[in-house]
Amino acid sequence: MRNFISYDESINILNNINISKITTEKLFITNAIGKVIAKDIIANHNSPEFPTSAMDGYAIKFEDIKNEDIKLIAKNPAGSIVESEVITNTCIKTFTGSLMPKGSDTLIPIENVEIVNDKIKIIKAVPFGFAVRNIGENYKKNEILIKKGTVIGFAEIGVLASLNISQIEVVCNPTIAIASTGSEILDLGEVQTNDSQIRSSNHLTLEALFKSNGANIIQMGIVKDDINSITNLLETALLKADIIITTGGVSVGDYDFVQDVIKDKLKAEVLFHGVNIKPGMHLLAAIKDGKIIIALPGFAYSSTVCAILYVLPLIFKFRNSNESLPIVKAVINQDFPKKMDKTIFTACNVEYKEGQYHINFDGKKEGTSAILTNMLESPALLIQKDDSQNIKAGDLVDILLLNNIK
Ligand SMILES: Nc1nc2c(c(=O)[nH]1)N[C@H]1C(S)=C(S)[C@@H](COP(=O)(O)OP(=O)(O)OC[C@H]3O[C@@H](n4cnc5c(N)ncnc54)[C@H](O)[C@@H]3O)O[C@H]1N2
Ligand code: MOO
Repeated sequence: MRNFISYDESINILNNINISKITTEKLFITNAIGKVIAKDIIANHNSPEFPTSAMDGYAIKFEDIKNEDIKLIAKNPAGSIVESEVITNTCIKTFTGSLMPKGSDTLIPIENVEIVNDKIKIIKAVPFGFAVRNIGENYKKNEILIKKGTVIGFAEIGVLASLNISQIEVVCNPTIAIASTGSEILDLGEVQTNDSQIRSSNHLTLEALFKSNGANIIQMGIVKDDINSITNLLETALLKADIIITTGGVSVGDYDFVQDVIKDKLKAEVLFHGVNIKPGMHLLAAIKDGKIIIALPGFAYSSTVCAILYVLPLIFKFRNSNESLPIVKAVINQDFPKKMDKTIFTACNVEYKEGQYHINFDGKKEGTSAILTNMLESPALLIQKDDSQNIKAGDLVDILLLNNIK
């Protein structure tokens, strides 16, 4: 008899796996987009390093703000250093990005003055320090600007460029081998020869999911329900990948051989087989030669939900990143009774309005765990923990945002 453990227990077991092999590589910054930075980035200077003008205008001493005619003594274009100094009753024409001239503390925008001969008349006053970017306004020397574990995106690239950093050390992404098992499933383009055959979606759904969440993929395609073929496939995958994901063949049928191969042929250490969740109760996790094998159920919705719940956190772990599943609170629009003593993940629609997520089940189909179309459009998963109560319309519930996952 299979020992079904709780969802929390299963997640704890995976969280506690020790990943010894975290390797890094150096990449040019724009080649590092989507990768995880391996070391903190610390500012080696103040930005700006000197008080800098934030507008086009006239640098003055604030004490002159009420003076009727302030003499214009020089021009100060961006990219050059003006030698002259602002003294009482004088100003220097200064442009956006120019350093503030010596002696000045305030910038009067061009729009706020009238020019009479070589003098300016302030027609609209500004407060002290107006339009001056102070030293360190953007960042200060020794400030940690990008923490290790951050996924590199456009803002990080900009900050790295401003620090004159062209290469960074990033964590090497894990490699995942994917295979779908089943004698009834066909790959894309494969000719159907009898009515019981269906098209395999799992191997490609999972490739998309893992690839867009930062894994390298070895697509092993489809394998029939045959012990030798599954054994060969898993042995090959173990040589090449950090994580091996299969779908199908883990429940109680006569042809569910994946579990037998993992346990009896590979003699892998089984971490758990069977979790009190819906969908995905037959999920199997094992370790062999330091590689993690997760055997997911065959149903398309089950395998996709379980891949999100179990494999994405593993990818985050291998990437040593600060990523996590996007679980947020939402208001539910209907009563939702608890149907079983399991942790249940139900597809719903989510929208964000008036500062709050709201979920409903409009158009969602009820039936088996085969219904992947429930994950189209603006989907989320309602999470009902095994020890939770019946939900009432208007309650605040936990949901997992699927569109944030890519
Ligand atoms: N007597 C019992 N029968 C079943 C139980 C049970 O506890 N007792 N559990 C059910 C549950 S829950 C699930 S989930 C499935 C899991 O079974 P397997 O993991 O062994 O998966 P298969 O039997 O191979 O396939 C299930 C279903 O999914 C379709 N499938 C398979 N591969 C793909 C693919 N690559 N792409 C799309 N669809 C796929 C397959 O045709 C089957 O319809 O077992 C229940 N049965
Ligand atoms: O494991 Mo099944 O996915 O509960 O339908």
